[in-house]
Amino acid sequence: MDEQIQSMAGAVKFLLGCIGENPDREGLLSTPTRYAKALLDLTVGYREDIDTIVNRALFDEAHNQIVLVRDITISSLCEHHILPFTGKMHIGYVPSNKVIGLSKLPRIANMFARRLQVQERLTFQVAQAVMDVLKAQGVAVIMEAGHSCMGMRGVEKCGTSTVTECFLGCFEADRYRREDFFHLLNVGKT
Ligand SMILES: Nc1nc2c(ncn2[C@@H]2O[C@H](COP(=O)(O)OP(=O)(O)OP(=O)(O)O)[C@@H](O)[C@H]2O)c(=O)[nH]1
Ligand SMILES: [Zn+2]
Repeated sequence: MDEQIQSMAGAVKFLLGCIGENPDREGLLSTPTRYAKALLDLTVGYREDIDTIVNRALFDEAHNQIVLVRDITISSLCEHHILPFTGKMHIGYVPSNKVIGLSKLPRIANMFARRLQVQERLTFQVAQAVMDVLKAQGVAVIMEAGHSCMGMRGVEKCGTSTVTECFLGCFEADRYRREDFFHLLNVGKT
């Protein structure tokens, strides 16, 4: 077995003992290894890079209005409790002579989501990365998520959602652009 997974599994086995479980009972025998692999999957974003993800899928286009990919499902882990927060992200941008392959926007979002995060930073990092890659006129990102650390434990408020936004470039400077963005978010939804 991979040395890294083996040492991570050892730590998980220890934690199982801490909660009063018997890590040697049949049902839990493979759990430490499984959890180690799952945690590596959930944090794969540390080992990815934006150039590989974008794969040069940038195309010359004169389009100079908003492009919006809505309802991108996001799962991440909060860095405070290492518990999931899940929801949706909407990524819009105004091109500057280049558009990006549509699938690359959710891929960029995943790269940052697959790290230990706070929702505010995730929202900002995605917006900034899209801006950097595209040199766009502006980027707008909105995220809505439920945090299981607020639902399953602690304050125990299931069903709350947290909304974060990040506006860069023309979206930050121009409220009409922001209004267009909010309008597009609702197109076809009512
Ligand atoms: N701003 C922000 N806070 C978050 C996020 N995810 C979790 N938190 C908060 O991080 C805080 C950590 O607070 P602490 O008081 O150190 O930890 P705690 O005792 O477990 O807090 P409770 O969750 O209130 O029980 C909590 O208020 C969480 O709700 C996030 O994405 N953004
Ligand atoms: Zn948390």
